[in-house]
Amino acid sequence: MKAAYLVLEDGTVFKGASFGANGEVEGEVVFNTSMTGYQEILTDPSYYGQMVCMTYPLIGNYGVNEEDFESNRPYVTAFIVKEYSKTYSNYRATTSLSNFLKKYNIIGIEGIDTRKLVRHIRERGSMNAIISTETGDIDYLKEKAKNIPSIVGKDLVQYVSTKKPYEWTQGSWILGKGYYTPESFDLHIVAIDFGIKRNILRYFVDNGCKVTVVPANTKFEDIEKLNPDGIFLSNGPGDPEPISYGIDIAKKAVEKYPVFGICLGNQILSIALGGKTYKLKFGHHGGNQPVMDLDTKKVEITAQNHCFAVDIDSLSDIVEVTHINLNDKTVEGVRHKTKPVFAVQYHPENSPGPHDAIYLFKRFVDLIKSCK
Ligand SMILES: NC(=O)CC[C@H](N)C(=O)O
Repeated sequence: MKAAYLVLEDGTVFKGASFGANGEVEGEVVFNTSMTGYQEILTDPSYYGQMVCMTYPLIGNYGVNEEDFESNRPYVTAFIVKEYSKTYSNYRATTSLSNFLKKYNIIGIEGIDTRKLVRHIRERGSMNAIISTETGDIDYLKEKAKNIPSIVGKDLVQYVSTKKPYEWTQGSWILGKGYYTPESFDLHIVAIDFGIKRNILRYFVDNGCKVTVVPANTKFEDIEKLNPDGIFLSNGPGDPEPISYGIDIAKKAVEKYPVFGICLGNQILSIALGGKTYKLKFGHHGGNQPVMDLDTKKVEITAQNHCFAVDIDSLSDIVEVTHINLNDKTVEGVRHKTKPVFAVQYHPENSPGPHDAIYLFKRFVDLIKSCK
């Protein structure tokens, strides 16, 4: 295996070995605390432009299968682990993680002291880094790492959103049966694709909705022509504030349709309703984030993946906070006080993570039906 170097923008150096593609890449390092679900994490388009470090120490032991894709390919810039499992075993696995990363030209490095890396980021905040399997010239890598531009203010949605509209009718995968497909659909959702995860689409289908997924820069008139019963604002990568075309859709959508948003969709909706967002120190990425529903005071353990958050003080009188993160008191959900419009910062579709919050898909369906 080839030697690989990870150099942070502050000059910290980690040495490991390559187990994926070789090359040199730049990106922001974030860490994910999920113990399983690396395939879903790798293929989540919200990670576009980021290098993901897994805190769980052994990765790759169940290989990669054909069913757990959250999109058509991996989107992370690079994958960082403590130990890569050279053998894999699972009845669904069709290939190894190493071959999967090589196929899509994604750099994977192992042998990194991930505890040290994660503590460093927790203390100093997420930072940019360079990974190279091509050179051991540390001074050159340090110089390059210092000059990587920040993701703040960049439109990353344009690189992951679908180019053409498409229909989605596949429900959840069920052991022994495969994917569920209902015989008919009650409702039609138009999903604005900022980088949508497939499990969101599957849960809409499970709840009787046919989904039309449209590019993030679709004109609102063209969305109306599709005659939706409700509009969904998806998750996606990067900073929400530069996504002016998405914010514009959200502003118009709330005037006319029931609206539901997840993660970047929550941020875009909050901005459309007059709020602001900011970048968190190191974000929330994992499957164990405690969130309180402020109506019921019930706590959900949630899957999360975000670096930005809605500024609670920026929210106008027409919006109320519905959910709060119990670790750091950040906004986890909002709703419009008078319209059928709500969103959450966390991922009720899990994938990977706990299923505590899947009821939100039914809540949206019930809300649409109650408006008819
Ligand atoms: N999963 C997401 O939708 C991420 C939202 C946004 N890109 C953030 O980092 O906060």
